Amino acid sequence: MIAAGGVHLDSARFIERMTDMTEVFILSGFLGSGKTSMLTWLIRQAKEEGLKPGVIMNELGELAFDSDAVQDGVPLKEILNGCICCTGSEKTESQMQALLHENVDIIFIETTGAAHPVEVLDAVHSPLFGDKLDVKGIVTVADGKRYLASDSMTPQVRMLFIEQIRHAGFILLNKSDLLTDSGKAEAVMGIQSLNPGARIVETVNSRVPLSALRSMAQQPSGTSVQKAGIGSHLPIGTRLVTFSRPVSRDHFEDWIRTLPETVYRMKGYVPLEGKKYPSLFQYAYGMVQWIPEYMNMPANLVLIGEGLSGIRVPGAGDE
Ligand SMILES: Nc1nc2c(ncn2[C@@H]2O[C@H](COP(=O)(O)OP(=O)(O)OP(=O)(O)O)[C@@H](O)[C@H]2O)c(=O)[nH]1
Repeated sequence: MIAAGGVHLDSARFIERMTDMTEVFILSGFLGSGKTSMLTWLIRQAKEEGLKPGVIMNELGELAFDSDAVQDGVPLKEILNGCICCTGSEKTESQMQALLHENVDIIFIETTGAAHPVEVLDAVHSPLFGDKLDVKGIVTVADGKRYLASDSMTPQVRMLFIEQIRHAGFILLNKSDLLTDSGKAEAVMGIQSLNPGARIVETVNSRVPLSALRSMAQQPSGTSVQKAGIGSHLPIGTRLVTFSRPVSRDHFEDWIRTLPETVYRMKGYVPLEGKKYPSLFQYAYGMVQWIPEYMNMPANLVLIGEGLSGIRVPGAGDE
């Protein structure tokens, strides 16, 4: 059996590992669409189910205005003064690590309405503790009325709005109380055509059952729609790979040149032949960066893109 990390595991160890992992949901959506309402509602449900939730909240300003939405006793980390995707993944990594130390069972990340979902996925996937996180994917809240009026948006804003829908694994058509029946039907059809793989639910005040988000992600392999839950419904997926042996840098770079354009991003620590410790490796849009490490970091690589399951990574034991 091949686990999410690309490692061969027998089924008992696989199940044990999955239950050890902390689930992560990225809450996306436009400004004012209902993300905070969803967060409040999801936290409440998580607590009722006996789960310990943790929250990372990202605000563009100096203060997290929405942090009042998070009840007492819920660990909250804030990334202020910038978008989660621009402030650098180090900050996100340290906040995630702090939450893991607090033994949370489920993490909700509320992104700013201005965040691009791929960049957020990138920031969240850390080669340092990727094996502890079960990143389910992006849940996007779309304001139905706004969707129907999206033709009047500026091209840039409209593009971001569409990207947030396109990359989601689960979509809430929110504020459905403000839509007529024909408006709802038009919005559902339009959203479905932008993202045929995602599940769409109509909501008022973003009241989506947490179980719907979680069970989608736990559906067994079967049809292509079910394959790996939310994550695999995404046009974009992620994969964590662990190296089992050092690789030659030339061989690794040759392999990169063979990759399809649908591999957008890779980052991690690659054990190179002749180097004492795995080197920090970054790849984005065809550009490669290597930085020597002077500490022994975990030899893991995170891939972000489409159709990743068929990709064989040199040195990772899956060639
Ligand atoms: N009529 C109606 N109003 C809603 C619904 N969901 C949320 N709202 C209202 O819309 C406003 C924005 O909701 P929030 O949950 O704060 O949205 P947000 O996406 O977190 O907003 P930002 O933090 O500004 O990005 C609030 O006044 C909500 O009460 C809904 O389903 N119907």
